[in-house]
Amino acid sequence: MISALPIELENSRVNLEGDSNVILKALFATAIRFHLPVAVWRLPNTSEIKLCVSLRPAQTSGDVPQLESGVSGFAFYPFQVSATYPAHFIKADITYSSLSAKLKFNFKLNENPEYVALVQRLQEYFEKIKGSAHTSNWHVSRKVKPYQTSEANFKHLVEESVAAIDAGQMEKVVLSRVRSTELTAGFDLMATYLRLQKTYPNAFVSLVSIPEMGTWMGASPEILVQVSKDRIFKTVALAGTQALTPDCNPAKALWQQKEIEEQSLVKRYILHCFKRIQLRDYTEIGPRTVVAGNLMHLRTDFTVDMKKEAFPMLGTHMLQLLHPTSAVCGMPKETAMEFIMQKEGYDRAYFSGFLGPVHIDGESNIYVNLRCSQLLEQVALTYAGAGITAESEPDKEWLETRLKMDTIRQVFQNSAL
Ligand SMILES: C=C(O[C@H]1C=CC=C(C(=O)O)[C@@H]1O)C(=O)O
Repeated sequence: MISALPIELENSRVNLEGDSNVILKALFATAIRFHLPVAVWRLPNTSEIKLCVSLRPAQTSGDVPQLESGVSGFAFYPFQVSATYPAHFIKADITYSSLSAKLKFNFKLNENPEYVALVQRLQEYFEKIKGSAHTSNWHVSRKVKPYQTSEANFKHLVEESVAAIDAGQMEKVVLSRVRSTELTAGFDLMATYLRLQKTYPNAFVSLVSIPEMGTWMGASPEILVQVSKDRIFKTVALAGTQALTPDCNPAKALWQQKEIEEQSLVKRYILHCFKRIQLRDYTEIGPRTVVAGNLMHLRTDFTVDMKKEAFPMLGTHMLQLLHPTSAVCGMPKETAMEFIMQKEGYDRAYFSGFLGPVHIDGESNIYVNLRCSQLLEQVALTYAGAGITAESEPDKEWLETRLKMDTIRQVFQNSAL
C-alpha cells in the first residue's frame, strides 16, 4: 500500500505488497490514465523489472542524455531527430522495482508542491484498480497511420542498394521495412510485455509509453552504450544474421563472407569513433556467435575502464558519436543516411533509435531500438532492417527481416508463450 501523504512522500520508499506483475500492470494503467510518460524495462539476464513514471510531460530535446551523472530517467531517442520525432527523456520521479517491491519517490516536495495533489490522485486510482487492472489502454501517436512495406518495393530497393554499392557510392546500407499486425480482441499490453521478457531472457526488453509520442515495445539484442556502476564503458559491434535452428547452434555456426564483412564494417565504425576521441586503450573480444531469440549474430565486445583513462564522460561522448551505427544506418554514414531518407518510403521514427535507463541505481544502459513494435489503437507496426552489402540477395534479405520481426510478432500472436 502507498503510505499516507505528503510527509512520507519526500524522497521516500514505500513497500508495495503483492504479486509484482499485478502491481506493474496497475502502475502502468495509472500512468496512462493520468496522461503521464512511463517506461518499463528489464536488463538482459536479470529478473528485475523496473518502471519509472514522470509526473511532468517527457522533456524533448535534440541532445543525447548525460550518462555519467545528472538527472535519472529513461531516454527514448529517434533514428533521426526532427520536429515530428524529437528525443524524449522520462524523468524518474517515481520508480518501482519488482525485486525490492519498493516504490520510490525521487523528488523534493518543497521544489514540487504541485505533485502532492497529483500523487494523491494517482494513489486513489492505483488502489481502486489494483488487482483488476487490464492494460488495454496506452498512449497512441496520432501522427502515424498503419502502413506496410510491400515485398516488391523492399526487394527492388535491395537491388537498387546493391547497384549503388557496386557503383562505389557506399559500402553498406541498412534497409528496413514495416509490417502491420491486427491486435487480437482482449489484447493486454502488460501481459504481452511480461510474456516478451520471459521469452527472451538475454534481451533488453522494454515498454515505453509517452503522451503524443505513442507506445513502443521491444526485445533488443544490441547494447549501444553501457556505463556500469564501477565505470566500465561497453559497446558492441553486432551484425550478420542467421536463423537459430536445432541443427545450427552457436557452436556449429558457419558464417559467409557477406556476414563477416558486414560485421567488420560495424567494428571499423566503432574503432573510427575511438580514434576521433584519441582513445587507444580498450579491450576487444570477438567476434563471437551470439543468440538473440530465434536468431544468431556475430558480436565483438569493446570495453574501456573509464577510471584508468582520462575520459570521465566517455559514455556520453561515444553515444553522441556512435548513433546511428553502421548496424542500423551504413557506411559511410552520411551517404547511407541520405539513401535511407530518400528511398525507404516511410519515417522510421523511433525504430533503430536508442533507448534505456540513464543514471538509474548508478548505471546507464542504452540499447538500440530493434526487434520492436509501435502500438497503435488496433494494430501493431513491427519494424526490422537488414544490412545490405555487395553480396546481398533480395529474397534472403526479405526473409531475414521476416525472421527479425518474428521475435516480437510471435509473442503478440501466441498468448500461451
Ligand atoms: C537492423 C536490425 O538488426 C541489426 C543488428 C543485428 C544484425 C543486423 C543484420 O544482420 O543486418 C542488423 O545490423 C534489426 O533487427 O532490425
